[in-house]
Formats: sequence, structure tokens, C-alpha cells
Amino acid sequence: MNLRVTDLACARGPAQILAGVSFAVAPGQALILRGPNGAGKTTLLRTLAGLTPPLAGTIEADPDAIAYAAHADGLKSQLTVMENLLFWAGVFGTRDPAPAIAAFHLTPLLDRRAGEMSAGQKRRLSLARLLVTGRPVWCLDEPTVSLDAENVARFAAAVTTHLAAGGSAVIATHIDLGLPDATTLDITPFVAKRIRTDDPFAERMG
Ligand SMILES: Nc1ncnc2c1ncn2[C@@H]1O[C@H](COP(=O)(O)OP(=O)(O)OP(=O)(O)O)[C@@H](O)[C@H]1O
Repeated sequence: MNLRVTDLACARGPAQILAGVSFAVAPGQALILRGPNGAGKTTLLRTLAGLTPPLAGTIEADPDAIAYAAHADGLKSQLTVMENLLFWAGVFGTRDPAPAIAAFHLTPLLDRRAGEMSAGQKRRLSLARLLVTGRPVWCLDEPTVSLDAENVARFAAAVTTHLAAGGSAVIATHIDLGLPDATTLDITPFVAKRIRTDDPFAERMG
């Protein structure tokens, strides 16, 4: 297994959001997270990425196995596309950025500052970072936002290549990515019942 989650409880701010989440993701497997707005997909991914400690339960993965791509692109806006890629290559261990550049068709943009790109171009660079990390478990939060159809297809191809190499992915998405062998986890049954009533973000799930 690349990732095993057992009886996980997750919080966001003062509120418990999820309880009793269990799943495993094997090498070569993609797990699609489903659930309505506010159910807790981002909260679960943030917990998997180590940004928020679990309230209970366990997350088993090799150290430094997880690469997280959040809603925000996380780019260095003053650096060019190439400089961003080389920065990440340095941080994560000097992976050749060429496959990432090819996968997301970034060659025409290599000298462009990240801060001067369109939303979809920024998203392509943000997703290219995943390849540069060399990490086996991709945790992705709405990765296709801002992408046109051609680049959604490029993203799906990059995930397929990653899976074929023994990687895995946990992806929160509202669209069909066309990954035929992906399994789906609807997190709605795991929404915690005891959401704080004074939490202004809380939206009861029925
Ligand atoms: N910073 C925060 N502090 C407290 N609660 C928050 C915070 N951000 C989000 N929440 C709440 O946590 C719950 C889960 O939100 P989360 O973003 O994980 O849902 P989601 O399934 O990813 O939704 P979406 O499909 O809209 O992206 C929601 O009730 C939301 O209002």
C-alpha cells in the first residue's frame, strides 16, 4: 500500500468535520473523493498532507511520500516558469524538470514570470510541480480548476503515467477525469455530526 488511512477524524479550525474515514490506496491506484460542497474533501486532503493534525485515527505512508496540490497554486510569482521548476527540483531532490515541462506543454512559457500568467497557465505549472517532486502519493484538490479541455486531458494523461509507474493519487474533483480504473469514495457518510453551532463556516449536512 502507498497510503492507508484508518478511522481518521479531521478538523478544520474549531470544528470536527469528518469521523471514521478509512481507505487504502495501492500502487497504481487512483481514489476519487466525492461529496457535496463543504463535506470535507479539502479538510481530508489537508490532513493527509500533514497541514492539519488528525483528531483521531492513523495515516500510514512512507515519510515524504505525499505531494499535495491545494486549491491555491502556490507559485513564486516573481520567478519564471523554469525558475519555479528548478526551485522545486532543488527542494525535492533535483529531478529533471523536462518531463514536467512536456506533460503540461510549458515550453512556450518557460521565460514567463508566474505572476504574469493566466489562471489556467498557473494551474498547469502548479500541476507540473507534482512530477518534479518525485513523490509517489499525489493528493490533489480540484486539480482541473481553470484548465481547458485540452489541458484536462493532459492532466489525466500525467496521472495515468504516474499510476503506471507505481504511483497513486487521491483526487477531490467534481468532474469526470476519465480514469477508467479509479475507485470512488463518497465522504458524505463520514461527515461528523457534532459540528460547532457557533462555527460561522458550518453548513449542516442534514
Ligand atoms: N478555515 C476554516 N475554519 C473553519 N471551518 C472551515 C474553514 N474552512 C472551511 N471550513 C468548513 O469546513 C467544512 C469542510 O470544508 P471543506 O473545504 O473541507 O469542504 P469540501 O468538501 O472541500 O468543499 P468544496 O467542494 O466546496 O471544495 C465546511 O463546513 C466549511 O465551511
